[in-house]
Amino acid sequence: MKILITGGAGYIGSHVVKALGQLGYDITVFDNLSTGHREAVTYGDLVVGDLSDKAKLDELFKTRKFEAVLHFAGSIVVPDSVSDPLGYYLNNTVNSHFLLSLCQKYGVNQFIFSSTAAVYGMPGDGVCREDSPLAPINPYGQSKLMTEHMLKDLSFASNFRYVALRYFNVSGADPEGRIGQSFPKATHLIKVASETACGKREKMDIFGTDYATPDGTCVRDYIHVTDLADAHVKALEYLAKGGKSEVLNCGYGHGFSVKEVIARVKEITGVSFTVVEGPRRPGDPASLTAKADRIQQVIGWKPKYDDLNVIIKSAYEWEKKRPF
Ligand SMILES: NC(=O)c1ccc[n+]([C@@H]2O[C@H](COP(=O)([O-])OP(=O)(O)OC[C@H]3O[C@@H](n4cnc5c(N)ncnc54)[C@H](O)[C@@H]3O)[C@@H](O)[C@H]2O)c1
Ligand SMILES: O=c1ccn([C@@H]2O[C@H](COP(=O)(O)OP(=O)(O)O[C@H]3O[C@H](CO)[C@@H](O)[C@H](O)[C@H]3O)[C@@H](O)[C@H]2O)c(=O)[nH]1
Repeated sequence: MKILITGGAGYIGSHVVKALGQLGYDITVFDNLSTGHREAVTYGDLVVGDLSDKAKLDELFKTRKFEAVLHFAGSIVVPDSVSDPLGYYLNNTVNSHFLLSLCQKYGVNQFIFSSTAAVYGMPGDGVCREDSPLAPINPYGQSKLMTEHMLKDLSFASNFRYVALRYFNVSGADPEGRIGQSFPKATHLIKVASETACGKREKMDIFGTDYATPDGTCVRDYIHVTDLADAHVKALEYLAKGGKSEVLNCGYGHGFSVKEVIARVKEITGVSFTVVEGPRRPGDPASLTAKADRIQQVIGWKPKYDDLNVIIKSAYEWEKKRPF
């Protein structure tokens, strides 16, 4: 099967490229390398280009005759979206619109989209079901939700089918150690804590200790990137078999607070680094955990790494030897 993977040189995309490459898919990665890395693309062809380059992308669709698209490319940092909302709408919404118009033009009817738990905003009890109200509290979540709307409307108007996967907090690294998270100026909690444990940072901050959560710090549902990659394999197989359009949460269904995660990183690494309790970060909801059973029922996904220790160990091992 010939597939296009946008953002395949990035953290999550590269893990999916590896999983699909091992299964023999014919992969083209399209990535501008703004946060991705050439070395992270372990299978297929890498075409370096920007999603806004309409001529280049059109030519790629014309010549390569894709049967499915997996769309990871985008801007991902919640606080940056608060300071640069238009940049986020441009990269996440406008560029997705153009990609979808090419799918329509060239009859590519199977699409997998990287959506996010941020579309839920601030759910009352912190638990997000796929049919919970959608009320993002930051431009990042809003920009992704707008793409979900386009997908739904396009599927109503044609034979286009999609799976939108709403990822919770993706973390960890390939257990074989070939790839991992290499985001420049990382903001993700487990990544930042791993960097601090490795001595790459002098200290780290806790953003907010006055949330309405058991210990006052934010709670998130951390999912291992290799499990998430497998969810994409299953979603692609599901669409190939004729499955109807779906929106599915990707999480384990239980959360950890910022303080719990940091304590676990210290315990696992044996490094007692400095942690500074500071003010809240803009755009952060108090608590986000997935209602996580639907994805297992619909596409038959079974998580293998639902263990915070395993997630942290793999992130730390990657950080220690990180080649790129
Ligand atoms: N990391 C998470 O916890 C998380 C959670 C929910 C959703 N997501 C979504 O998953 C997707 C992948 O995230 P990630 O963590 O791998 O981030 P990442 O930054 O590592 O990957 C994004 C990739 O897209 C590329 N890219 C960005 N804009 C582009 C453009 N205009 N044209 C071509 N390439 C472009 C980057 O170079 C990078 O390789 C994103 O859409 C993100 O919103 C991530
Ligand atoms: O140095 C740090 C980094 C993070 N945090 C806190 O840790 C929690 C998790 O933050 P982070 O790892 O940055 O993830 P989120 O902001 O929850 O966002 C991630 O998870 C979302 C889904 O839940 C995705 O949509 C986003 O793309 C992805 O960046 C938040 O409360 C942060 O305030 C700290 O206290 N200190």
